[in-house]
Amino acid sequence: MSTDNLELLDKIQYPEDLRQLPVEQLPELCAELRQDIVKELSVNPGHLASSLGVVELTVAMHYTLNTPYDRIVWDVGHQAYGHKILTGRKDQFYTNRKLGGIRPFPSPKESEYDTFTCGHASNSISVALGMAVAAHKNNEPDRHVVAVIGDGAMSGGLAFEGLNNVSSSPNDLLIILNDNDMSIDRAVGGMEKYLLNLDTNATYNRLRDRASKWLHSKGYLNDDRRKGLIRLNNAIKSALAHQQNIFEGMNIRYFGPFDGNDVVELVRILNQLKDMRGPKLLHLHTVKGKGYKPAEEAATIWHAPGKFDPDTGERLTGDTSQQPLRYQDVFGRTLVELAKQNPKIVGVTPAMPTGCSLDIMMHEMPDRAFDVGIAEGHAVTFSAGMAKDGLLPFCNIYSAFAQRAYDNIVHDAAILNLPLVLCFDRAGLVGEDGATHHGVLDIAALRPVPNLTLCSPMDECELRRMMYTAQLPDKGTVVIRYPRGRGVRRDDWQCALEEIPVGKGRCIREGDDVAVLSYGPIGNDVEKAIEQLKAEGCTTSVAHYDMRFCKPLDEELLQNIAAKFKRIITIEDAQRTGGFGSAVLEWMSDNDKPVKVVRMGIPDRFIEHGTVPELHHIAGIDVEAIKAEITKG
Ligand SMILES: Cc1ncc(C[n+]2csc(CCOP(=O)(O)OP(=O)(O)O)c2C)c(N)n1
Ligand SMILES: CC(=O)[C@@H](O)[C@H](O)COP(=O)(O)O
Ligand SMILES: [Mg+2]
Repeated sequence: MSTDNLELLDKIQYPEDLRQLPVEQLPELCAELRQDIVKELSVNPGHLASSLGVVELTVAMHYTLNTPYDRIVWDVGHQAYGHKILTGRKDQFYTNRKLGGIRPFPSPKESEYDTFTCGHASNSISVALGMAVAAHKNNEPDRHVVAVIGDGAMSGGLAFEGLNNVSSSPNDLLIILNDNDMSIDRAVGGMEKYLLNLDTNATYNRLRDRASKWLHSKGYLNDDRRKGLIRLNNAIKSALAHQQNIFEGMNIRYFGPFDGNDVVELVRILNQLKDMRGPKLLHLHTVKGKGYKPAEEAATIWHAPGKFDPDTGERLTGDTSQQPLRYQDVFGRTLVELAKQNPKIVGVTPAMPTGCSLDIMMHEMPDRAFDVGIAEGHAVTFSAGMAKDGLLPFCNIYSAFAQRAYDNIVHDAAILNLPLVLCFDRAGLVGEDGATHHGVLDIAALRPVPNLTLCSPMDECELRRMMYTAQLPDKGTVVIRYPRGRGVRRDDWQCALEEIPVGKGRCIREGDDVAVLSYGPIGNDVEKAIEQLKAEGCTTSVAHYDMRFCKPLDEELLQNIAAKFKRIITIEDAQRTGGFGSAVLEWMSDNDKPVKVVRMGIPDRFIEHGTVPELHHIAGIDVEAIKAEITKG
């Protein structure tokens, strides 16, 4: 891939510059923009394939709309790199996702062109509807509001709630459905099949397109066109009585599907649609990874491929064969092992089979593993239903996305204490995906919920033991949290599957002066800190306990610790407020223990993006911070 000649892109800093170009030059600009994204991401990794797929749409929207006065609301925002480059951030794009650099997803904190918080899927229709209604109420009929939502994000319940509400208040919202048949993995579900069917109904599409062209030629699309539209809609509907369009059925006018990778055609369509009054949906068909062959051919891998050689398409992952497994793979492999022994076990993921490694089970036991789409709440309640009727679901959700499923956990799982295992992957600070993706609220959110058992493994073996324990009889609803990335063991991760007594911690090392109580893999950093202090000649005698369970706490162990130490330090990779340390502090206070508890955890603010070590440092939970805290006493 040639990466030099970006003549048109070089002239553009903001959409005003883009709007100076004649429409015939837009295909060339798209080619340059695509080239720039590929070149930048090859050395500074991020979300590649989705951004490549919407290059034409991005250019066409900024060309036809008056951004930033007009509102573009991106869904997830992982596809918005072209948008960033065209809206004043071209020169900073090399800092994308880096500490102090531009944010991983659009954010109004960063640019006036970024209209809302992005990161979690399926909110765009609700947000944009709110803005469209506000424009109406604020008497700003000229403000165009556009939601851009992918077919994957359209599978989320929030998107359906938004659609359901669209026609309830007067508004001129335009929803652009970017349909590429892909989520991160293949898009799934009834809506996906429905969209595919819409794609293939040629007669209907031809008529819709002709109708819109005819209306435009008559000037109906601009002013008083409602009557004409209704008459024409009805004529089309009766001609195609068998064809019911779900969007039209909800009073959202439907247009498409059109080729979303044809920029000239997109400009024509958007110019026609943008001034049309009332809510409408434009269905575009795009190719995920468009224009970069390796990404077109393997969109899941190229969703976020890491570093790569832009010319050959070789991914530069390095040799990982000597490294410990990722926690997600320990989960995926152990689940299959357990499922072979226990026929009741099933696996559930809301749209992250590759991300959480449930794909291992999907390949080996396809009828026992379910990808339910981007639907975290449903994933939990669906699992609860299966648990109620005799199955034993392992439902794996990224901790940050599980925030979407809070009431489902409380109402549908915990109240009946159903036998269900919630595995929270990506728990803790996740790194470059930043504030929206850090899985740091789960402990504080779930600790007050009765019946739940909350635990976190210090290493891969412990994860296996916790998974084994959770599927034994009468364990109720168990939540196991573990982080993004690799474990700490090499060849010995596959320890025997043994029960851990629920609510029992363990002593990692004895000591006399101060006790550190850790929860989860951060206990390995505690060990490093203690070893380093010893090597540096520190004489403080430090005990270390891996508490394993945040709920129930190991009260016997806490009694012993309180009897021996005047000062203890707790540490967790999660929000400090209300977390594991708070649980220990409450216990000490409730039991009148005269012990000073120092809680190490993430302070009460949102942590942005950077590498995990950088963020642990900023949050004050890295090895250096642990050493400093130990030696303070
Ligand atoms: C609530 C939530 N769940 C899961 C994710 C992870 N996720 C990010 S992008 C994505 C796929 C989105 O598919 P689609 O909307 O079709 O966009 P595409 O990548 O195909 O352009 C998923 C599952 C998320 N960001 N938010
Ligand atoms: C945009 C999004 O939400 C996902 O693509 C997320 O970035 C995946 O994170 P992992 O890389 O940790 O699977
Ligand atoms: Mg998609």
